[in-house]
Amino acid sequence: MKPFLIAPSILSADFARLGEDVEKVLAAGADVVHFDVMDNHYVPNLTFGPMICEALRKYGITAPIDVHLMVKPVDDLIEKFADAGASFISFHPEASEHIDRSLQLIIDKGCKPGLVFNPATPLHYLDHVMDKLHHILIMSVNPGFGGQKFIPTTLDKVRAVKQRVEESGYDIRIEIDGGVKVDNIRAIAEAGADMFVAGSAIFSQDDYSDVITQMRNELAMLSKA
Ligand SMILES: O=C(CO)[C@H](O)[C@H](O)COP(=O)(O)O
Repeated sequence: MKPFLIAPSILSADFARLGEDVEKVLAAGADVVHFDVMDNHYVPNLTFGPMICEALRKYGITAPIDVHLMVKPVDDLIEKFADAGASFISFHPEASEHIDRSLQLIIDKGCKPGLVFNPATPLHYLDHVMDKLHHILIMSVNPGFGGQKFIPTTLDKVRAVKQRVEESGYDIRIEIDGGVKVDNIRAIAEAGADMFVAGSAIFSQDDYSDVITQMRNELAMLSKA
């Protein structure tokens, strides 16, 4: 089993004090900083671009930055986020004209590539690209907004992805995003996820370390089972 990674989504952070807030959540035990990039075209919301990623790197954030592109098209922003200091970059297959080329672009730019699946996006997009993937991100809400409810049928999708990954023999992380909380993280891990994006569950609390510790305790129970 891979080490579990907790990736707070800065969508729910304090934008007026972003550097400090990211520092605080990392000091509280987070592993990865998750960036929800929305273009008001592929999804009905608008967030932030590569300048914010670059600003966080200049501020001194050294943790992996996990960029989730909810944009269409994807290639231009892949290049810009890679240049801005991204570590992992994922995109939605239906938003790319040439999926293999976009994945290769991420690799060529020195980042780790992932594909993202909305709740109703079929998994067949994985068929011919498993050899290129570092992670597969399963959306457990429809993309666009934080604070939504976890869609329970997503657990079956995570199980199906886990099976595909095992059958492929490749070392690919399974990431989950949307409605992840202390009370469902263990079930999500049981289904096969090993990287957990959580926005509102963490940033809505005064004590980030308390929530992250509770999440880790839930995950530790799974490792012992
Ligand atoms: O990417 C998203 C929406 O597009 C996610 O839902 C968001 O990153 C996580 O938010 P929350 O933990 O509050 O559900």
